[in-house]
Amino acid sequence: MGVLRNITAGNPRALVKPVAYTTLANLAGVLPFALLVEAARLVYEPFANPALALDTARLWWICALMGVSLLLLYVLEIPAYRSQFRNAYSAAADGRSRLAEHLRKLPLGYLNKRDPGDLANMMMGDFTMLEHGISHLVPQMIGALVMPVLALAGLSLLDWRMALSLFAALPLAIALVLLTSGFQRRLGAGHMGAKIEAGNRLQEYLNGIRVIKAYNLTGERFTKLERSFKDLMRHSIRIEGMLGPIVLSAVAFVRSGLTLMIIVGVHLLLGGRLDIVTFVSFLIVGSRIFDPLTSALAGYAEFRYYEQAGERILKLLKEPVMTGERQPPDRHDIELRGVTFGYRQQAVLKDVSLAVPVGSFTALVGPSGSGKSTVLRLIARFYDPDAGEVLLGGDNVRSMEPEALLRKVSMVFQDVYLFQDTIANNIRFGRGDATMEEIVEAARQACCHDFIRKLPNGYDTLVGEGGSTLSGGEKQRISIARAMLKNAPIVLLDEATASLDPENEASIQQAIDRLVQGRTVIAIAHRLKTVRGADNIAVLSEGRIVEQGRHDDLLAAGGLYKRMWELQRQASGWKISS
Ligand SMILES: Nc1ncnc2c1ncn2[C@@H]1O[C@H](COP(=O)(O)OP(=O)(O)OP(=O)(O)O)[C@@H](O)[C@H]1O
Repeated sequence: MGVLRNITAGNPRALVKPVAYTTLANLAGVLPFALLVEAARLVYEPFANPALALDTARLWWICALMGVSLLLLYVLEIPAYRSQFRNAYSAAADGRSRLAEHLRKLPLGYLNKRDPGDLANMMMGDFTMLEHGISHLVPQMIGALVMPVLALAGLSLLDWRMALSLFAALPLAIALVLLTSGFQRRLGAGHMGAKIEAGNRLQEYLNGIRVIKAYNLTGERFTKLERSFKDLMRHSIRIEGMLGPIVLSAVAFVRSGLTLMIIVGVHLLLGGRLDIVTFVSFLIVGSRIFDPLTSALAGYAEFRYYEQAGERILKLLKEPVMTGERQPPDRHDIELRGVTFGYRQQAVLKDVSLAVPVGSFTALVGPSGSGKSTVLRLIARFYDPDAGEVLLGGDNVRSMEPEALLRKVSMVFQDVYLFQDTIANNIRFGRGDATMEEIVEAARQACCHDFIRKLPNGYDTLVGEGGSTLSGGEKQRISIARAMLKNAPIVLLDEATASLDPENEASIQQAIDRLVQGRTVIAIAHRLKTVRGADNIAVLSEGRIVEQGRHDDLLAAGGLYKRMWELQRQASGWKISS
C-alpha cells in the first residue's frame, strides 16, 4: 500500500478505477484464448476419430462468441483508457495545487534551504512521472497478473504437469526482480539526484546569464554546468546498463517456461500420456500468455523510479507548516520583546526589544548586514524568532494565522517582483476584488499613473517576468500602488538603496509619504535625511539595537547614529539645519 501511496503522491484512490477497468479488460482478454482452445479441440476431433463429424454449429457459436468477446474487450478498454488518463491528470493537477499551497505555508527558512530549481523540477517533472505511473504502469502491472493467474488455474484443469512446467520459472523471474529491488532503488536515487543537480545548475546558469556575460565568467560557470550534465549522462548509462540485464534475465526466465513446457509436452506425447489437442492448446496459450507479464517486469524498474518521485513529494508535504489559528487583534501597536533569531546557527538578531506605538513612524538604521530586514521579516512572520516574542496589539504573532496577519501588513521591499501579467493585474495583487477605478486611484497616489498612461497599452501593458521591462524606480512605485490598494494598517518599508535620478526619487518619496499617512510604519532607511522626522529611530549594529530615540536626541548622544549622519553629510554635502 505504501508504494501505491507514493506513486500517487498520497492519493491511491486515483488508481481504483484505472486498475479495476484494466483488470476487467485483461479478464476479457482471456476469453478469446479459451475459445481458441475449444476451436482447436473441435477441429482436431474429426481427424483423430474419423467416425466423428465436424461440429460446425458449435464452431459457428465459437465464432459468434469470439466476436462478442472482442466487442466486450473494446467496451471495457474505452473506460479503462479514459479513467487512466482522466485520473492521472487530475491526480497530478490536484497534487500540484496541494504542493503549491503547502509551499506557500512553509516557513521561508525551509524554502531558503532548498534550490528553487529543485522545487520547480518537483512540480513539473516529478508529477509528470506520477501521471505516467497512474495512467500506464500501475494498471498495466496489476492487470498483467490477471491473465497468467487465470491461465494457470484453467490450464491446470487441462493438464497440471504441462501447467506446472509452463509456470515453473515464473517465481524465479519474480524473485530476481524483487531481490534486486533495493539495488534498483539505489540506482534510481543516484540518477534522480544527478538529474536534480543538473536542473539546478541549469537554472543557476540561466538566472545568472547577465552576470556571467558581464564578468566573463563563461569558463567557470559553464564547467559546473557541463560537469553536472556529464554526471547525469554517467548515471543514465549506469541505470540503463545495469537494469537492462536484470530485466532481460527475468524475461528470459519467464520465457524459458515455454521451452520447458514444449520439452515436457513432447516427452508426454511420445509416452502416450498427453493427447495432441491438449498439447496444441498449451502451445496456443503459452505463446501469448506471458506478453503482458514481460512488459510488466520491464516496467517494474520504471515503477520503482517513479515511486521515488512520489516519495520526494510526500516528504515535502509532511514538512510542518507555520501554525497559528488566532485572528490578529484590531490594535496595531507592535512590540519586539527580547528577540533573538538566526537564519542558521549564528544569531543575526540578539535580544532585540523595540516598541512601535499605533500610528507612529519608526525608522531602522544601521550598517549593512546589521539585521534591519530581518526585523521586518519577523514582524511579518516570515520566520518565528528563536527566543523572545513579537507582539501585535499585545498578542504573540506566533499564535496568529499567518495569512490573517499578512492581511494587516503592507510591504514595500527593495526587490520588487512583478508577475508576467498586465500592470493593472500586478497592482491588483494588493487586493483581488479591486475595481479598475480603485487601481487607477492607487496608481495616482503612488505617482505611477503618468508613466503607466504613456506605456503602449496603458494599464493593460504586459510586464516581463520579474518586471524586467520597467525601471527600478517604476517597479518600486508599482509596489507602493499595491500597498495603497491593500490599505493595511501596518506598513513595512525598505527604502531603495539604488541611486535613483532626482525626479524618480522625489516621486517615490511623495508616494511613500502618502502611503504611510495614518498608519503604523516601520521603515528601513539608508539615507538618514529621509527619517529625520521619525517618531523613533532604532540604530542596529551587529544584531543589537545600540541606541534609539528621535533624530536630535541621537545626534546629541554622539554615538553610532551621529557618526553615520556625519559620514552621509560629508559624502553628499548636506548642511545640518537642526
Ligand atoms: N535568508 C537568509 N539566510 C541566511 N542568512 C541571511 C539571510 N538573510 C539575511 N541573512 C544574513 O543575516 C544578516 C542580517 O541580514 P539583514 O538582511 O537583516 O541585514 P540588513 O541590515 O537589512 O542589511 P542591508 O542593509 O544590507 O539590507 C546578514 O549577515 C545576512 O547575510
